[in-house]
Amino acid sequence: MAKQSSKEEQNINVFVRIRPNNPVENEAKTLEVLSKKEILIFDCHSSQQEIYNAVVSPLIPEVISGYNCTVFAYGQTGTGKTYTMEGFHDQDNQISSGIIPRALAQIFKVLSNMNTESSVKVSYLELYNEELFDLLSQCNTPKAIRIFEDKAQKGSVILQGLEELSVTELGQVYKILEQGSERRRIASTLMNSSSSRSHAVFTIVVHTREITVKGRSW
Ligand SMILES: Nc1ncnc2c1ncn2[C@@H]1O[C@H](COP(=O)(O)OP(=O)(O)OP(=O)(O)O)[C@@H](O)[C@H]1O
Repeated sequence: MAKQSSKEEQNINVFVRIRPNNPVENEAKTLEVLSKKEILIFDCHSSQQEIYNAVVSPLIPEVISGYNCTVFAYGQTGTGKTYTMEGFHDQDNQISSGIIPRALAQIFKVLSNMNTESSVKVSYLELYNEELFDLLSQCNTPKAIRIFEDKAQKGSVILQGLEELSVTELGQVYKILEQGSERRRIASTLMNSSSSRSHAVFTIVVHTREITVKGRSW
């Protein structure tokens, strides 16, 4: 993984994660890093924890303070987006958690140490062929949802009918991710698509209400 700049005041940071070669790629050199002078490399030996600490952990206090943060994984099929964002179950079903469950774990921890009332809600949608599908809908097939520009908030959109689930502990998060992946699999079979043509958006919304001597304020 490479970071173009380590300056914390940058609003946009770009990282590259290099996954281990698979058996086919072992035949060929897929990537050569010529210099470590200007970029910090997170290579195929970098752990999920290292990546989380460098990329996402610093954003959590910002989220709790009310700022919007986005972590965007981009790359061709098979490059490790799902591994990095969600995690990986090995043959013994041991989980190597990715960014999403780690972020929620940190959010739960920070909130539990604050003198606030709080709620954490998540939604999970898929964008495929310019159509949006709710991956957390209880319907048997993924539910298409509508998107509108939010006239009240410039640059924002309203997603009509998108399911938002409250989460309070990590077990729920793993179940939600599993359900979402299962629905993506069903949808890609129904639409005869390949996963590389779809995009998934996992959203975490944190509300806090401060308890002061004067009362509560959101
Ligand atoms: N850092 C890593 N260490 C070990 N294995 C990895 C790593 N990153 C990815 N892999 C493995 O590489 C394969 C492809 O990864 P993954 O499914 O995350 O790719 P993807 O970018 O999400 O693909 P797609 O766009 O097709 O959904 C998987 O078998 C995954 O377990």
